[in-house]
Amino acid sequence: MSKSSVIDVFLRVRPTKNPSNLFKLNKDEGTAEFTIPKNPDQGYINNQIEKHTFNFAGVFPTDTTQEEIFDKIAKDVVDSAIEGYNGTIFAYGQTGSGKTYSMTGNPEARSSAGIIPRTLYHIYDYARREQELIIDVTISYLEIYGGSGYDLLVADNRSRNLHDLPKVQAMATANGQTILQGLSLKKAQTEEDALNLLFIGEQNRVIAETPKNDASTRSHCIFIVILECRKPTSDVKTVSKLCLVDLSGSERIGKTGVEGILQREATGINLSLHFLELVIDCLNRQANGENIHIPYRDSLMTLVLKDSLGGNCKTRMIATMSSEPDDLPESICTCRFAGRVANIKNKVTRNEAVDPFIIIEKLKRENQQLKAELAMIKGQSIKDHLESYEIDECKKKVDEFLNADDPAAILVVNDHLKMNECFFQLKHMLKNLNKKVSASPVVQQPQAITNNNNTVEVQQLNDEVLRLKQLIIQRDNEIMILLNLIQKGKGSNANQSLVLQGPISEQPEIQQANTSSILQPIEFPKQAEIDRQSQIITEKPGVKKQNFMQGSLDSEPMSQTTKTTTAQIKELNGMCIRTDQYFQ
Ligand SMILES: Nc1ncnc2c1ncn2[C@@H]1O[C@H](COP(=O)(O)OP(=O)(O)OP(=O)(O)O)[C@@H](O)[C@H]1O
Repeated sequence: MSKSSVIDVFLRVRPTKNPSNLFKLNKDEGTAEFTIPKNPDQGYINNQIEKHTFNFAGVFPTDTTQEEIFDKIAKDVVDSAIEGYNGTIFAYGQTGSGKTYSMTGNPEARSSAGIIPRTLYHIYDYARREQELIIDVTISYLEIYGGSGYDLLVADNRSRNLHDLPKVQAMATANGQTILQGLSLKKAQTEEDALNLLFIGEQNRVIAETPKNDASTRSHCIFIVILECRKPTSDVKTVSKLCLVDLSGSERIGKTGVEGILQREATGINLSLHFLELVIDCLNRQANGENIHIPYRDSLMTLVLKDSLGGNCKTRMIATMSSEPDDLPESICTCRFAGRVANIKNKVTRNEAVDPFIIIEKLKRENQQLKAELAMIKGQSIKDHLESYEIDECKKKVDEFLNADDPAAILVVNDHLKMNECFFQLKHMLKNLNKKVSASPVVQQPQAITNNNNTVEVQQLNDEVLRLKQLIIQRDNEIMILLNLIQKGKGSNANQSLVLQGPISEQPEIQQANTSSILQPIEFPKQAEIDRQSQIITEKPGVKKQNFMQGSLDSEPMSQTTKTTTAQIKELNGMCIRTDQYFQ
């Protein structure tokens, strides 16, 4: 059964040297307040708003520890993932506001480790405590840069820049699933394995230096943890997907001061963010009763986050901000975006499935037992030879039988190979005693062994043999059906891929990607138009200046349309080159 869940949004303020006194946090009420003085240049009667208050599920001041952030924001999402619910935590905010610090931090020093390493500690800690639960962990790490996907889990230190990394392509299968072809899925048996994968991914993250920040400011990174959990005795497993997302900086190009190719790339990145905002905008309108198409397929990032936004997922957002006076305009934008995200409703369902592999194993074991049982009844052996210790056992039994004082003593063995061996031993002994052997050591039929001429019992025995034979055929058929079903979900010869959606989307399975004749690449509306627009931006830096504070803060300058990409790009253009005049 699915239940409705809103996206909880939290605000974290990073420490700064010179915090503005125009900004205030109220931890008890979960609010952030910006006080904005009127601009006397625009006259005393104007429509500027002086106080802007934003509500959050929780606000975290500058002295908040990484542990508190994990405990309050992430822990229960991770616990839910162990129970089978998808989860997403994403960080959004201006460059340098603390997104990477919150999501990754420093995994080598426990106290400053962020949400991703703490999630891994928590999962393995849970597995150590709950011996009654088998947890299989699979990890992927995807980087989205300029609208394209890259696999961060290649342990090849020859990768010198982003384009050395394997590309990840979104593909549509014939039955409507979307898969990420080329994205590694790595099993992590231990906490150390998982942290190593994180380490490899971190090393591979793009280091494209910008004047504003020398880290991977301009890419989006999604750390994906797939959890498969089951009790040792159960056929049923839960499968959930945890997406831990570090978005690129949300600020405008004018402020980052990048030029040329970096500016072109930054446009592409903001385009991804723009599509994310569009999706959020549309989801808001849907929540208000509008029947509207949600443009998830317009970018790789929104496609990957489809479940997280409006889908089957428990989602949390951390809005990060700085209270430096210069950063307040961006911080207000961040809070406003957070407000829109908080309106989105997801439907959360437990992803429970019967594991065909476990059932096949169980059926095979059961068949082995049935075959052994049948062989016993028919006086057959499921083996074709005896081990040397079994021959020794037979010799011992024959000795004990011959030397027994009790005249009623019998020779008891439970399969025909052993029976043959005993006869062979007896014959050997008789020969040694130079006595004539009159009877040949033939295989005894059950009736002979049991020495039972009772026809009713023979009939019962035959019925039992028939029943066991039928059971074995039935189990074999079941195994074949399951194997066929599994086979249908597989292609013949391709890489592993992550299934994102489609009929079994909510249970992310590790699948073999299919051949190109069945898979169709998903094209996003982008590159040519990004190029054209970035050209406009580069050539005419002042083409569409806009003071983002004009009009009411509460009136959204966001796009209200999803009709054409060109229209979206025009809006993006406006978004990228807004001026930063407010607090001057
Ligand atoms: N809450 C915090 N406490 C201590 N240091 C912080 C905090 N938040 C951020 N920092 C520091 O500020 C710097 C910038 O932070 P970070 O790299 O996390 O920003 P970002 O938002 O991820 O930027 P980008 O968009 O470039 O990825 C880092 O040196 C980080 O250690």
